Amino acid sequence: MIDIDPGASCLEIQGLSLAYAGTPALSDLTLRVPRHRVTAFIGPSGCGKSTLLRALNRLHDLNETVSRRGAIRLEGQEIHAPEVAVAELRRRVGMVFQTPNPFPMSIYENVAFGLRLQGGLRKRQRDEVVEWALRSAALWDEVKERLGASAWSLSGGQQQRLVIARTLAVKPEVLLLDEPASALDPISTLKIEELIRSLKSQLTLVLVTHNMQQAARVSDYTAFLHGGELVEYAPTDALFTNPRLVRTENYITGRMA
Ligand SMILES: Nc1ncnc2c1ncn2[C@@H]1O[C@H](COP(=O)(O)OP(=O)(O)OP(=O)(O)O)[C@@H](O)[C@H]1O
Repeated sequence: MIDIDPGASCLEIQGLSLAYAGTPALSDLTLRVPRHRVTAFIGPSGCGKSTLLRALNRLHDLNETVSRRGAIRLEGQEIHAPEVAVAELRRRVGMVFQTPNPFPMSIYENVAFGLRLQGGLRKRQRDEVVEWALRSAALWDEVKERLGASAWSLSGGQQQRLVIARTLAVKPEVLLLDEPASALDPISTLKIEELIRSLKSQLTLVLVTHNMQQAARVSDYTAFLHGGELVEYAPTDALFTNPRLVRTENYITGRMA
């Protein structure tokens, strides 16, 4: 198991256990997520990947059946501390889901949405951030002539990049991606993968994926989960070419569903 230098880690998960209505989904997980890198969570269906990802921006808060133990620290601060406002946490830790979910409004307004909520920007400044976010999401050239068109007029892959632009516009430090390309065609998937790689100069990315090739292509570190446990966590090259544990090897070679 690798030990990421605490000074280089953005998120630190320590002894995290989580249960739904008393049924354990995560058991005593400890890992550090390095800053400005892509970390992938892989593992068979039901192993707890999404549960872990969602815990990182407190998406379980509204589920009263969820019980949790352990710590999650963002840049050293416990995210459940009373002084942490959940809306601000979610601005700092953005999330993109499997199915693109643009709001029923124009392309421009989707990206400006969070900025308007925050307030304080003049139109020209807002226009600049919208352009910057769309460029960062590799979508600007495709939409710059039709910013007023409905977001729903975009293809599925474009919609997913729009959702990423919307998330980037409020300048998060971490971007959580839950199977962001699984509903997309191969070309759109490739674009999302290129985008993920390009974004790590700006922020820290955490990716849940079923697709091991995708994890191998885009991530720097990979965590293999099984049955709610963290089995192995290593630099991606090492995990895929030289797994230390038989359970990891069985999974990556397809001998474990
Ligand atoms: N809202 C929920 N209520 C009750 N149990 C849940 C809930 N969400 C997930 N679980 C259970 O927790 C366990 C982990 O699920 P989770 O969705 O985190 O796994 P996963 O690895 O992301 O799976 P998949 O790859 O199929 O999405 C599973 O047994 C699942 O049935």
